Amino acid sequence: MASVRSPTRLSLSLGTTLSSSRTSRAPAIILLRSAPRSLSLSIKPVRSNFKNPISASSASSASSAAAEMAGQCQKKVEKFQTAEEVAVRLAKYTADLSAKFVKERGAFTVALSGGSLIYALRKLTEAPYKDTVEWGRWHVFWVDERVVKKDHPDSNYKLAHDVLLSKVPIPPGQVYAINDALSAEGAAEDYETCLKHLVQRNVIATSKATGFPKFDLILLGMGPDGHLASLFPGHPRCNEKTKWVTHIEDSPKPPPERITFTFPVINSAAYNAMVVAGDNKADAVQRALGNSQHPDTLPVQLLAAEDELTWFLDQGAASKL
Ligand SMILES: O=C1O[C@H](COP(=O)(O)O)[C@@H](O)[C@H](O)[C@H]1O
Repeated sequence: MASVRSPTRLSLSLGTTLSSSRTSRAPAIILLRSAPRSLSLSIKPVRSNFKNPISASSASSASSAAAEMAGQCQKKVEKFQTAEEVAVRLAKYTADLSAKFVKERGAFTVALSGGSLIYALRKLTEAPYKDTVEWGRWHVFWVDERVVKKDHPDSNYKLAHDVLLSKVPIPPGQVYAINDALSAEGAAEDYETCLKHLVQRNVIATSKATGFPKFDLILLGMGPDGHLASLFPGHPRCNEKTKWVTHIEDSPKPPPERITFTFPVINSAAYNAMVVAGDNKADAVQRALGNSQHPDTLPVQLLAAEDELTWFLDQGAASKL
């Protein structure tokens, strides 16, 4: 446990990837022990050259482009002792970005995952955020969704509704759930059409770098297998380079039918937050951020962002870094 009470967050600017420098990582871990409330590592800036294939004639495979983006992306790693501390930090991080984008563009477009990420957002429903966040400017999307009815226990919409959305005053017309009357393929097409209309109206921004929609913030979780959204290890949908939203019917994690944003859309977000808790995810975190030499690329290793990618880890998730 922490012997230092100060809540000070320690920032280290490595100027390189975590995996490229054992000597840079070592003091970070020592400092973590002596100033353990949280640790922030900042990893080198970036510019993406991944273009929407619609506008780029020489696009290579999406996964190699995504891997290149991930390698160049500015990443921060914030490490906390407990999942509770992660939740406190995540609420402030999200509220600060909401204020920034509402000021800059009059709206805040945020895409949610399902699973543990939603519980990590619970502090947003408490003071001061419940009353200070401009909820009326929020536009809420799902980075992935299970193709089930909205009141089904597996529904990502239901989870977000129960934990967050029912407790804050976001206008119902700005909460974009999937059409649960459609097949997986139909729901993915319908959701992409919905996004295109909102891009036309400039509710959702467009990435100048890629031509894909640029969400202000995408909030992500990761499975122990290194999947994010509904992009699973070895699945061909990880290579999608044209569609904004795609579907799967063979998810290795139930339920099998899902829709998901594709990597070009996820990696075009201004800010991506990857929120991970628990030592059952430490191996995948190590593969993504550590010095792993494993030959197979996990989906989470392809994650990038246009402006900034931040990993929020509890002690268990960070235990192999
Ligand atoms: O199936 C899913 O799993 C991932 C990870 O969930 P977690 O509970 O292990 O954090 C989630 O991010 C995704 O949205 C969801 O559909």
